[in-house]
Amino acid sequence: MLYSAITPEQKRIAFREGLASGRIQQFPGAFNPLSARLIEDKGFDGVYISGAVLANDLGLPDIGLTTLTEVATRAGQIARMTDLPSIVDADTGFGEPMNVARSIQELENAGLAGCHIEDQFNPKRCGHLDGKNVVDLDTATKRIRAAADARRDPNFLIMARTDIRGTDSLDAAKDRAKALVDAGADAIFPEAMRDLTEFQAIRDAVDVPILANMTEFGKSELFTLDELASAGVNMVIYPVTLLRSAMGAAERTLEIIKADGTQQGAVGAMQTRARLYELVDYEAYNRFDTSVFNFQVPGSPEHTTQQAPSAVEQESP
Ligand SMILES: C[C@](O)(C(=O)O)[C@H](CC(=O)O)C(=O)O
Ligand SMILES: [Mg+2]
Repeated sequence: MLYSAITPEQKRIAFREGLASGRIQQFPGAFNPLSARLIEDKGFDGVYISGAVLANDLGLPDIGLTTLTEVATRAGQIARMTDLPSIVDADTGFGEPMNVARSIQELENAGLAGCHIEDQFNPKRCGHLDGKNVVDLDTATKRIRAAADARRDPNFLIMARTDIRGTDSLDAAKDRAKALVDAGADAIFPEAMRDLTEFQAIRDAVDVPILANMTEFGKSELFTLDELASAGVNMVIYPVTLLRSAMGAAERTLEIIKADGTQQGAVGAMQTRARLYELVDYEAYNRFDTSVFNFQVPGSPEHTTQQAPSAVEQESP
């Protein structure tokens, strides 16, 4: 009820343990706090909070327009609704190395288990689009050093993302990954790998966990969990998948209403009221209310007991 019963510190430990477990970790992207509950309910290992989803949800393109405050606030709202560890896309860290340091502390305060910081120039691009540019090695490593030095919880995971494969060779990506680890990165996110052998090459180049980004309509094929695990990948994100699914469903429903003059034809595909209430733990709030209403102050004769209405009674529109 209300929020997660697990502290951010515990979630960070759980995340570290998951990565060390030898079992590939699956982190679907939540597009809001409620969908984080769904991800937990379906048995995933953690929640990814995508910069693209955050921006697109505000109607903005994913080109570095969102601010640290917006990202930390939304990520915190999502992270606190789940017992799972949540990691957030911190883009280029929201500025110079000093700003990156502040970003890390804000994301720690917001209850995240970790974040990734990329080596793109500002304004950044989606990692799977052309026209990206990366900063030089010195700038990239300074961002990561600043991030690693700034955290107060040593278990807050700093992941370095490199977009260099979009502009340079696989060897360049391996060299950069190694340098980012030397600068303090706890994990590597090699963006826009072309195939499984490229993931394997990064795996062999570094001795920290690596992440695979299975975003649709991008440069990487949509590999299965087993394929990624066999290439040595430790964690996989499906960053925009739920937003795309929800928006696809919303479009279809709108078309049905427009065509039929009623949403009746779409109801079968909808999440039911009962399932929605289950996800927001409606019954637990009811029980809580009932116990408050029934509380007796010893020796107060005028105290009356009252029952809170049950969720089921409130089912009818
Ligand atoms: C992972 C990513 O950084 C994101 O913001 O979710 C994006 C996803 C996307 O645009 O499909 C990315 O750059 O890959
Ligand atoms: Mg992003």
